[in-house]
Amino acid sequence: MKTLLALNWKMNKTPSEARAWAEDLAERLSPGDAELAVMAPAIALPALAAHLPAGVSVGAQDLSAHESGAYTGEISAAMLVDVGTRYAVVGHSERREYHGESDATVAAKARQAQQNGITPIVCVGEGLDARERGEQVPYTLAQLAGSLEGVGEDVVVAYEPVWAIGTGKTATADDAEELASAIREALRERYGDAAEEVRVLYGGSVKPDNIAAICAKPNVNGALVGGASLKVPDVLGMNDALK
Ligand SMILES: O=C(CO)COP(=O)(O)O
Repeated sequence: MKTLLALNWKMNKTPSEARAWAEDLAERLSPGDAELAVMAPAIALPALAAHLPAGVSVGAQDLSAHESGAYTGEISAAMLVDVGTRYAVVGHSERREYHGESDATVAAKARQAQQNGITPIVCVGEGLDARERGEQVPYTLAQLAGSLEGVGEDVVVAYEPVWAIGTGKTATADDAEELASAIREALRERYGDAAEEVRVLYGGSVKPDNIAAICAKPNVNGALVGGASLKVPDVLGMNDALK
């Protein structure tokens, strides 16, 4: 199974900036062992699909839970597929917190993605409260169970402890593995042997200098990266660190 380096730009870069970034990456990337995917604002996806180097996937940061119709402002899975989208992040902690997304909504979005041939990257992870109480495993597994309701095995799970996102506080590689192995066990109960093929990512302050140690853990199959995804040199550094 190929390590996945998923780059979550969040609400950054205009379509023109996305195009320039993709062209810069195309000039400088020497393919490594990891699969790269860029999760960009939806409006930048056509520019990325046209200008990213071959083999780098295009991903969305969200999608509608609905198929089509009277849902003003929403973007459907079919629209994303039409512009070449391969992955979609669902249930990022920022959407759960600022847009009130429940586990049920996240699961509905993941099902919608799968029905249209997009692989959902389902995000889970505890906040500081649960971590300080030592309840990170049960908290995260409960969130995972709700977020995978009716979701098939063509899925990626991203463990992103909220306290490590954008804070510079990275979970240790052992913290990441603790949750990744608990998630793997839950996936085995849900999908049987197919769980071994589901990629489990870690996210939260991942950078060129810590990615290799985290991704070397047996149940960690890649990273979901925010801040360090915005600059091409950092992405090249992470790609090289995974060779
Ligand atoms: O939320 C994240 C990726 O989805 C992590 O963000 P940072 O890498 O900026 O901590």
